[in-house]
Amino acid sequence: MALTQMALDSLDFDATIALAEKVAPHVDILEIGTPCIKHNGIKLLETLRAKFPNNKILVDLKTMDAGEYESEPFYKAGADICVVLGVSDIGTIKGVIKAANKYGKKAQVDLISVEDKVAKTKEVAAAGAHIIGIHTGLDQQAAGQTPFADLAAVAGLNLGVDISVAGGVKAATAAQVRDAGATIIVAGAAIYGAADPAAAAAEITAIAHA
Ligand SMILES: O=C([C@H](O)CO)[C@H](O)[C@H](O)COP(=O)(O)O
Repeated sequence: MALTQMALDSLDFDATIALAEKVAPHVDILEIGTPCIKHNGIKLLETLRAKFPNNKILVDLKTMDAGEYESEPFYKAGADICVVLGVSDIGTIKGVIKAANKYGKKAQVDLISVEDKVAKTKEVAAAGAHIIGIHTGLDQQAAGQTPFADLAAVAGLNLGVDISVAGGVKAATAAQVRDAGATIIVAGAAIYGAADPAAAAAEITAIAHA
């Protein structure tokens, strides 16, 4: 059993809301992707929070510095999860964890471009990170990379933290990701690129929840 998260990666405010309206009933978590939050800002989070009270909302800030200062306004505005980069300073990561705990929310550490993912996972789990993000970014996917080997290595640690997996996951690979230990399955292009995004979201969620 895993939760599903849909990555909203459009830059367009209204198109993002329209897509969220289609998929929200079929996923557990709505993700405001990094390009989307940079382009649209906290107003988009406030709008989604008001419209979708039944979904968790993740804001993919990919914070690199000033962890507490940058993330706190987003938790205050209703984010359930904010993302900090694993390649950032441990003080930055601890700052996001501190802000999350202040609001009873969660901090996710994204391991994108982290060289030693096992060592980083142990370090940030000990610091109180709630979720480890195994993430093959869009540019890394374009170069042919996948998240599966990293997932196996991190899940094998059995640290008891949630593990989110993103990077080209689709219905055909969702069961593999779930069975390998992911507790959150992220899909972006597999949903927003489908002819029927609601149906694509429902298909992945049925696999994740099985
Ligand atoms: O996090 C993402 C990317 O870095 C841009 O913010 C994507 O939302 C994430 O990779 C999920 O999208 P897909 O890989 O298309 O499933």
